[in-house]
Amino acid sequence: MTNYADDSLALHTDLYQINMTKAYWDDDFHNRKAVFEVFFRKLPFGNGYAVFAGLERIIEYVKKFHFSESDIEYLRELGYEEAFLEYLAELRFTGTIRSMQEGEVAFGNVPLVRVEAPLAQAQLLETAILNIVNYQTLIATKANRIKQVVQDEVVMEFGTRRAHELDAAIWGTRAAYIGGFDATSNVRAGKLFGMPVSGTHAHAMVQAYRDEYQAFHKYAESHKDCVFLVDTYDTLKSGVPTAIKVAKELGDKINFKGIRLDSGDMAYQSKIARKMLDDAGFTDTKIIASNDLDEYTILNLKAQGAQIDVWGVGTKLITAYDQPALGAVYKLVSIENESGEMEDTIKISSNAEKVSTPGMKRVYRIVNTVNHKSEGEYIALEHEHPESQERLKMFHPVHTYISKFVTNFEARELHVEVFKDGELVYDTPPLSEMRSFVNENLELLWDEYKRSMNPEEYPVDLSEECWNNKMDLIHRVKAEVKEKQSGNW
Ligand SMILES: Nc1ncnc2c1ncn2[C@@H]1O[C@H](COP(=O)(O)OP(=O)(O)OP(=O)(O)O)[C@@H](O)[C@H]1O
Ligand SMILES: O=P(O)(O)OC[C@H]1O[C@H](OP(=O)(O)OP(=O)(O)O)[C@H](O)[C@@H]1O
Ligand SMILES: O=C(O)c1cccnc1
Repeated sequence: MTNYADDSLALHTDLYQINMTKAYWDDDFHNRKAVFEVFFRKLPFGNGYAVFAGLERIIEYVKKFHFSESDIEYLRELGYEEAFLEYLAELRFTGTIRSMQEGEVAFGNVPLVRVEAPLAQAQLLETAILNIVNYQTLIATKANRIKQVVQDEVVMEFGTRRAHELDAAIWGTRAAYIGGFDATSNVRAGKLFGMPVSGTHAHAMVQAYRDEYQAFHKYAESHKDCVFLVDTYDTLKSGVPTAIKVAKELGDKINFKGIRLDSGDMAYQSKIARKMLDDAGFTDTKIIASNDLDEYTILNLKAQGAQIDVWGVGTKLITAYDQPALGAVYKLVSIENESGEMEDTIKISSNAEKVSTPGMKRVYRIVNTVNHKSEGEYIALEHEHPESQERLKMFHPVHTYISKFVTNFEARELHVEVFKDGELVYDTPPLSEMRSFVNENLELLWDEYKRSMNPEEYPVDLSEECWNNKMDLIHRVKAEVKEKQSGNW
């Protein structure tokens, strides 16, 4: 690998974005105002909601967005012409970005982020924004599923060694913390994000001393707070009795916090180990479990009455093991025409759910002011004011006969302004606030939407004007295609 002192993330994009930008630039089309929206269609893991994460990294990326000298040099090697390279070298983000805040609950077909910028800029940002949102939202959602099962017990993130490389470990563990995890084993994440760090010790230490007694003793001599990993040789015959022996010998010199189980039948072992610890007088000690855990094994272990107080989860969280991609997309919804007016755009598909929703939109959560529960999300065109309506019609955008009228409601806008004409206007809140924000948002949802298995589908509705706009555009595009087919074009 070649190291560049001025490496930037501007080239962290697909070649086709640069090629499209070149074509726009050649045609003097690159500065037309364009609006793109980021959304996913289907919720991951069969969950009833997702937890949005990734904004902090998007902000860093957009703030620093520029092609460095070595980026330009590389593009020169690829054969792009000088005048275009000069244009790229000067390029900075000058647009406006509205986004959900991290920790917001999100649903299919709801815009998560909206980018409004000169076409070339908005196009060049696509790949990195999707890269960030797709991963971080997926991990925050998986983490929240696990936390829903763990509830008030502690769950630690142990996945760095199994993550898809260094960046995924760092940003994944941050996303897990937003989703509800309590601590990380990744020390750099602790330093960078102020997250609590925590950990025990590995089998290597027992193997290195060859014997558990020696290893636990040495560990305890240098760490007052200690948790002993008890499964290297034989959990119940050797590991737990040795941990108890060392703890008794060292007495007040240490804080014997507990033991960690990492293999075998953890329901059975935890029950016996709990009794052994209690009988020895260590009733405050905790039993920590790790080994390929996820929400399903944790739920199952709890159902078996496992005496586990703290859960360590790595691989299955950080790799989003059961669903490796969220599938979020970035779609053009509106573009400036030759006369300087905005014209809405659509992507048609034979699958009704895949037809994009045109127009610059705003996203609201309609909260019933009587029971304080959400009636659903309401997507309206930019100029609409649902909050000023007495009676709001909400209907399913695909099965339009499913509709309801809401009267006592508050329309909470879900996006905040992050960049305004290129200036950052948003202060990223502390991670602790993002974690509480998830819970505040979940409070608004009926339990039927929150269960981890076969949840009810949460309503994501379009305003009548937004829906009519979509239908008009579908008819217009279809008529144009037909006209072209019949040779009148
Ligand atoms: N009582 C239990 N009920 C359901 N699942 C359990 C129970 N105890 C452990 N598990 C899970 O079963 C799986 C056991 O995996 P596996 O058989 O590979 O582990 P092991 O052989 O005990 O340990 P090692 O990691 O050393 O191979 C793990 O995912 C673990 O979390
Ligand atoms: O199973 P996960 O959910 O990914 O949790 C992390 C795993 O990483 C460690 O094992 P590893 O075999 O890497 O090392 P060890 O010898 O320290 O157990 C730890 O003991 C856990 O089993
Ligand atoms: O601290 C631990 O126990 C730990 C850390 C990383 C991976 N597995 C376990």
